[in-house]
Amino acid sequence: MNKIEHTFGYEFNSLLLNLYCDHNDSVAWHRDKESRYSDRPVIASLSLGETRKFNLRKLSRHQSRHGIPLPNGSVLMMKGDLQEHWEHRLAKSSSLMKERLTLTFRLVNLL
Ligand SMILES: O=C(O)CCC(=O)C(=O)O
Ligand SMILES: [Fe+2]
Repeated sequence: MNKIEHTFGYEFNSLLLNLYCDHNDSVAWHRDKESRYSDRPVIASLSLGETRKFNLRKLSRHQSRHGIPLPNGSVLMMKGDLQEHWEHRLAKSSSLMKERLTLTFRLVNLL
């Protein structure tokens, strides 16, 4: 956590874990856009285990899509206007996959 905070210059105050047991586990298209996040959410996601492909697509034009392989130990940073204009997902895979865990560090509005 310290290394991620130092690298990106944020003090995260929330951690959400995602466990994908195998290739059948997935997260559907969504935006991380809730009242507990700021208008421009900051999320750093550390991937551990199996490499899975992370997809991004533009809200206004679904054909505009990217696929980013996230290998063990990689960190994906989502910030700025990303949640405003883009959706993301972790799709099922057609090939066999072992476990993957993501640690998603987030900045959350505290009461
Ligand atoms: O596991 C991932 O890489 C994505 C997870 C995700 O989108 C989320 O936790 O909001
Ligand atoms: Fe997400």
